[in-house]
Amino acid sequence: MTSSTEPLISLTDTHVVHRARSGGLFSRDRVYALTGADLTIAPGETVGVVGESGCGKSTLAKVLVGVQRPTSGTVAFGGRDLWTMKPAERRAAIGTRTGMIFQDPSTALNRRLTVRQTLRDPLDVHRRGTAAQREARVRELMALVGLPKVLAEGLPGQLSGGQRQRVAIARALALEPDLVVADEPTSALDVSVRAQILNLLLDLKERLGLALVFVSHDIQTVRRMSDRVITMYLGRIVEESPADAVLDRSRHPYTRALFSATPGLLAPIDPIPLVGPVPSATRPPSGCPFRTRCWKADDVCAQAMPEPVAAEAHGHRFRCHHPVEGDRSTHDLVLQAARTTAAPDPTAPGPAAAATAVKETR
Ligand SMILES: Nc1ncnc2c1ncn2[C@@H]1O[C@H](COP(=O)(O)OP(=O)(O)OP(=O)(O)O)[C@@H](O)[C@H]1O
Repeated sequence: MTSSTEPLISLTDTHVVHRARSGGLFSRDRVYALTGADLTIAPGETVGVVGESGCGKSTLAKVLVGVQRPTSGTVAFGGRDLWTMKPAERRAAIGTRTGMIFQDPSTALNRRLTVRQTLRDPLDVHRRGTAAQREARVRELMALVGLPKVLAEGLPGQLSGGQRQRVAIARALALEPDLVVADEPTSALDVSVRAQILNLLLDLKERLGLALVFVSHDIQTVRRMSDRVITMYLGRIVEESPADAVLDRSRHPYTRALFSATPGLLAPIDPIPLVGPVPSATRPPSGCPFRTRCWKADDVCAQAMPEPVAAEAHGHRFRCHHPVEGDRSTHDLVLQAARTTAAPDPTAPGPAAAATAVKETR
């Protein structure tokens, strides 16, 4: 799936396959963490990534910043494949063009380094300017993320969670990257500081013209923060939607179900329950990976992964043999309940649960 704007970064048929952790040293089991990802990100764009736990969001994030080498496929920066570059060139490209913000700043920061040392480190490694210029850049970075100067000699343990995440953000920005990937950047923080950190990220993105990839379980926040939303399921990108279309014009049943369950919507839509757990990434279903939980699935879905289809809105693409038509969540809900009653999924809680879900939405 691609966007028409000149891309900053593009993935082409990118796969990440791990040896399964559970199978022991000699296990042949493989985990399909990312499968056939085609994605482009334009300069300055904010892309949100949603999906249930284990669907490959962090793997995609790590591939984008060069932390995870793909098993196959390409990761191109400005048209050049990162993984065919010479190692020194690749390290320079990764170090200077991308930045990553992790979920928990307590573990992401070295607890023995002061704020000043943490921010100087990437400048020293990539030999940016003179010593005086590096010190000036440290002060500039602290101001940029709203950290008072007096904290320069503070250690991570002496800072609040919000301050630690500001340090992590400043470090990610130290070398003026084009792309910042934030993987659940607020989920380890107190609720009271989450909005501040999100607003800071949005403000920095605007001021610095960054492209931002934002991974979160909080799909309402993803929708509000992003220009485009990517839905992942079992290692696959199953839909890319403009953020303003994702709530009521998404076409993939999985996206529709995920967003229909969002609390706090101004105009609530009927929730479509996701029945049963996500299947194992070691043995993904044949064809469309969502078919074992999808109320629309038939034999065709078991045979082949759907090719990407472009929807009406620019940049809206999905992979589904039987996409949701228009705003028909109630209709889909009833269909799902009927289907679950007719042929219970062995992994599902059973027809009673689906019937209850129908009742609750009335
Ligand atoms: N190093 C690894 N070795 C083996 N399996 C892995 C490894 N890293 C990730 N996986 C598996 O790959 C799949 C995708 O993991 P990933 O962390 O990308 O999912 P996620 O959507 O980010 O999940 P969460 O929301 O829980 O962070 C999961 O099944 C996970 O267990």
